[in-house]
Order: sequence, then C-alpha cells, then structure tokens
Amino acid sequence: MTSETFRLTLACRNRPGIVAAFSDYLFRQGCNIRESRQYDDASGDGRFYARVVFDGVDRPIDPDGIAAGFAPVAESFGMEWAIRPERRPRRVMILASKFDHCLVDLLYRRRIGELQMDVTAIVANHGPETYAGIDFDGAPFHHLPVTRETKAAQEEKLLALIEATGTELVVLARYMQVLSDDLTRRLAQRCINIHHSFLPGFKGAKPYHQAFERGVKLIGATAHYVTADLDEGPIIEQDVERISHADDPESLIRKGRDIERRVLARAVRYHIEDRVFVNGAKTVVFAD
Ligand SMILES: Nc1nc2c(c(=O)[nH]1)N[C@@H](CN(C=O)c1ccc(C(=O)N[C@@H](CCC(=O)O)C(=O)O)cc1)CN2
Repeated sequence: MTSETFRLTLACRNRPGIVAAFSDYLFRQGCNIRESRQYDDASGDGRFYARVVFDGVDRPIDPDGIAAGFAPVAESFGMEWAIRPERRPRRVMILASKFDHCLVDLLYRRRIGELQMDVTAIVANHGPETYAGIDFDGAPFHHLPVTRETKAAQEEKLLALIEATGTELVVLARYMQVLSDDLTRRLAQRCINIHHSFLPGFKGAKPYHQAFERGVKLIGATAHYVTADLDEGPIIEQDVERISHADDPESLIRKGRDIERRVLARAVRYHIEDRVFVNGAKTVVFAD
C-alpha cells in the first residue's frame, strides 16, 4: 500500500541546522523524504527556502499530527511554513478580457490533468458572447464590466466572489484592467499576471507595437505576481522567441500568443505545486 505524499514548504532566516531539524523530525515521524530542494540566499537578506516532498512509506500519514508536531520546530527557527497534500487541487479563479488564448489554454491543461486545480470561476469584463464556443468545463462565468467610474464597485464584487468561492489563486489571463492598490494588497502573492513582453522591456499596454517600433530581434512574455506597481511584481517565469525585420505587429501578436500561453501555464503550475517563494522583489523557483 503506498502512502499519500505531502509537501512541506518553509522559509526563514538562514542558519545552521535547518535541514537537520526538518529531516530529523520527518524521520522520527516515520516519514520518507522523496524529494528535497533548498536555496540559501547568501547574497540577499540571508533567507533560506526549502520544498520537501515526503510520504509515510507504507503507512498512512496524519497530516494534522505531523503539522502540530512540526510547529515548535518551525517556531524555533522563525519559519513561515505549510504542509499540503500533493493531490489536493488548488482553487483558482481566471480573469480574462478580449483575448481568450490564455484562458482556453489553462482550461485545456486542467482538463488533461497537467494543472491540478479546480476553477472556482471565470470572470471577464466582456460579456459571454466574447467567449462563445469555449467549453468552460462546468466553471461558472461571471461578467463584471468595469469603467473608471465603476472600478471600486466592480472590484468589491470581484473580491466578494474570490472570498465566497474560497479562491486560493487569481490568474490574470490577459485581463486588461489595472487592479487598485487595495486589491493588489489583498491578493499579495496569490495573483499572477501574464505580461506580453520580456520585462523590464515594453511595459504597459501594446508591447508588441512597442517592440515593432524598436526593431528588437527577440520578443517574449513574463508571468509575475501582481503588485500595485504596474508590471513591476516579482517575476515567476519568462520566455522568448526570435523574430525578424519581416515581422509586423500582427505576426508579433500571433507569435506572442504561443509564448504567453506556455509562460503563464508554467508559472501557474509552479505556483500550485508550491515551487515558488517570494524573496523580496524577486522569486526563488524550484522548477522541475
Ligand atoms: N495593479 C496591477 N494591475 C494589473 C497589472 C499589474 O502589474 N498591476 N498587470 C495588468 C496587465 N497588463 C499588462 O500586463 C496591463 C493591463 C492593462 C493596462 C492598461 O493600461 N489598461 C487600461 C484600460 C485598457 C482597456 O480598457 O482596454 C486601464 O486600466 O486604464 C496596462 C497593463 C493587469 N492588471
């Protein structure tokens, strides 16, 4: 009989004995460490990060008991930590605007089991006619139109929906509205945006036109956590593709769609698999 697997994630000020402490604790609980990744940010503010996958070998694990026993160990190191069952799907809300390529891609990857998530809702500032023909796979659709004048009220409805659905992660899948400072604070480290450029280049709207005018030879996309500062949040994933003088804005937009899809899907997967740690204005990513 195989035991269920769990993930321990932790972050704390670096000092000797952290690895010994959590590995000895898990060993004494009869657990087996299947995978362990760690990073000691000696160059920055001396933080230590670890992601540990463990199971009970051939005996069932009591996660609450394991967590209760680990709490004093964690406290002695001043850790931020969590223990989660690997197979529990994360609750994810997807926001979209006019362009649906990232929305469709995330739904497909969920349907084939690549993304271990339950979609709590699909929210858009455009009406359902914009997404005609898309199989939402049972996810509820909410049309929340917004103007400069109605932004505060729209965001209140959005936040109420996030809380009512127990949403753990909000994904801006080419959602083209700037979120307020208050909303970004409430969604800190649990709201991922896909920006259609290789940041820090070409921030803001219309990055492909900016790229065309500049005559760059590479275009890219960037997935980052959303902060109040537009396109400035901690970067989770990026990718690029070579282009040429022959590419006009339309062909850049076409080539960009593929890059956006794969970069956002990777960033969402890394987040829901607890592979991403925010380290100040940057991230530590234990990619697979
Ligand atoms: N607080 C933040 N909100 C959002 C971010 C962010 O980094 N911080 N990223 C954007 C996505 N985005 C670029 O990736 C982006 C979206 C929209 C705009 C913009 O200027 N929008 C205009 C309205 C445009 C329209 O109605 O079509 C606006 O909001 O006034 C710039 C960049 C998502 N939100």
